[in-house]
Amino acid sequence: MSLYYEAAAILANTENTGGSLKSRLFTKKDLKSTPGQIFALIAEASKWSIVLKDLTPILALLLSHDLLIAKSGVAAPATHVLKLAITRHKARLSAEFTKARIRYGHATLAAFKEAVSNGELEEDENDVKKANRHPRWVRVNTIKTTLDSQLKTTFAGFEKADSLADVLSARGTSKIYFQDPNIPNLLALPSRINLSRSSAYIDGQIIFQDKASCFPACLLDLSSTDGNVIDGCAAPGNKTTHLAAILSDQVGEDQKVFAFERDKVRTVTLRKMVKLAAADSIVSIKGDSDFLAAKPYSDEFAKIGAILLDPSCSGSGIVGRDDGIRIYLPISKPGASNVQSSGKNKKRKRGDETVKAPEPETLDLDLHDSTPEETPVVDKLAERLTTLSNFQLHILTHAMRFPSAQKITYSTCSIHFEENEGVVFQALASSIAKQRGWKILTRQHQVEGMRLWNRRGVWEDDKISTTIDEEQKEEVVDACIRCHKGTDEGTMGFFVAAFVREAVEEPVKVAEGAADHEEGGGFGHDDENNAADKAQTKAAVSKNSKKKKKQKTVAG
Ligand SMILES: C[S@@+](CC[C@H](N)C(=O)[O-])C[C@H]1O[C@@H](n2cnc3c(N)ncnc32)[C@H](O)[C@@H]1O
Repeated sequence: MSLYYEAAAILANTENTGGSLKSRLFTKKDLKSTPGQIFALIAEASKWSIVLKDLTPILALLLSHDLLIAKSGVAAPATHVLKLAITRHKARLSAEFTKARIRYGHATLAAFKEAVSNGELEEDENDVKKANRHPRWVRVNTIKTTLDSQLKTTFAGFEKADSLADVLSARGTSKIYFQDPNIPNLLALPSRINLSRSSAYIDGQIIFQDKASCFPACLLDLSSTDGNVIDGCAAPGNKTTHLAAILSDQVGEDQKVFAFERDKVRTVTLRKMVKLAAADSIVSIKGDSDFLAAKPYSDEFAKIGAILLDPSCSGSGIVGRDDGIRIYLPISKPGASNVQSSGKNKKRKRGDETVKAPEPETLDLDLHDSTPEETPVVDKLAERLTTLSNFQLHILTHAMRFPSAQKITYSTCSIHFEENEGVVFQALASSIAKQRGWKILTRQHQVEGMRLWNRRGVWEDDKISTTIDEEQKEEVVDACIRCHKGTDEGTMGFFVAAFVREAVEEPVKVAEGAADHEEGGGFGHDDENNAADKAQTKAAVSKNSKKKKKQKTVAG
């Protein structure tokens, strides 16, 4: 019977434990019930909470769900105090439940159940518009399947829409899809389509990934001659598995992705995601490892031709998800007649105080740790942006030091210039960029899907101190790609830019101290790292010159 207490405690989360509902549940040590049982109860009861909140307080919400709706009733011995307490009210609760069903306009319990499972009770006209601003984006994982095969199986019975607008304006549960024109193997579906129980999702054949989040791997435009790839900030692994899928489609040399993740807990998620996507033969996980500590000249990275960097950011572009769990909380105002305020007639009538209808209070829980973004910044924004952009610039210039790298994408899910174009301009002005010949990948050279995307970068005066050539400014801003949230493009807020350079046969020695000091702001712990790397640069240069001398001797 601990089930209901434990579920209620997880929901209340009085210790304010961070992380998703699943991670809180599955990492909790002292549970008597299985995490699976608790999760099933919360997930199922949450669907009915919009109805049940009007009848009962929260613990009873869970109990009354099982009493009224679950096939096997309340999971407790007949004599248990909670079971007795709830069963005592069965007749009244059942009568109120029937009234609620009629008020919602459903003639039978079966129809009521179907409406709840389709999420129809939560949709008034405004909700439909709001929710559908952000479609459910589904990337077909081509390591395991093909788009054609998914259209014939998982999406059999779905109608092909002519435009994204059709998907955005459809009812949340309509069976339609739109095939994205910018990103291969990406589909947009109405926001409330529930695929989380589909075998394709459970088996990793389809992956939920926002369209914008697919831009970096796509912009990298990998070919079979690009060698190995680094994902410097990988967890939970959406972009890592996307890179792996792109490589798996290439014919030619075996190419690998090295996926760095410095956070231990997020590394666990990364491993799971890579395994589920069947990307483990392509991805080598550098878990619990700081990319900034990776040695550019180590033999392991000798064939790194491309680097994807999606570092921690302010997360200001994130949009609220529709796939979490939403619990409608019981209304606890003394004397409020909750039962009367439920249903579709939520509008308050002027002057009629008896029909008080406060907006439903809800508890929104993230279901997965697969959110690729950080916690949005709420206060001290300017300070936080300075710290973040220092870190972002540092990690980007570190990537520029890999001797055989010729492509880098840099992305954030931030809307702030400081973390986006600001970092790009400073990186281009850095000595490492100049010494290694890194340039922005101009729009005209971008892969078609990205070139055709019309939201480009922005410029904000007085935000960075680097002197910028006016002509270069325009070109760089146009090379930067942005996505805005809340538009009819259905994306979250996002930013990506790519850097390229011509092939270099021999690594060029980095001037002593130059790159390290100008980008380093506040990252003292990396001095050691930089010094070691400089030593490696020297060694590599001298090894190469010895090799050259030897070649000359042989030739001579
Ligand atoms: C924005 S998230 C990456 C999301 C991921 N690219 C995806 O699409 O699923 C940033 C991740 O980088 C990790 N990270 C930040 N700095 C890092 C570093 N120096 N080395 C390795 N990982 C880092 C963070 O722990 C976080 O998991």
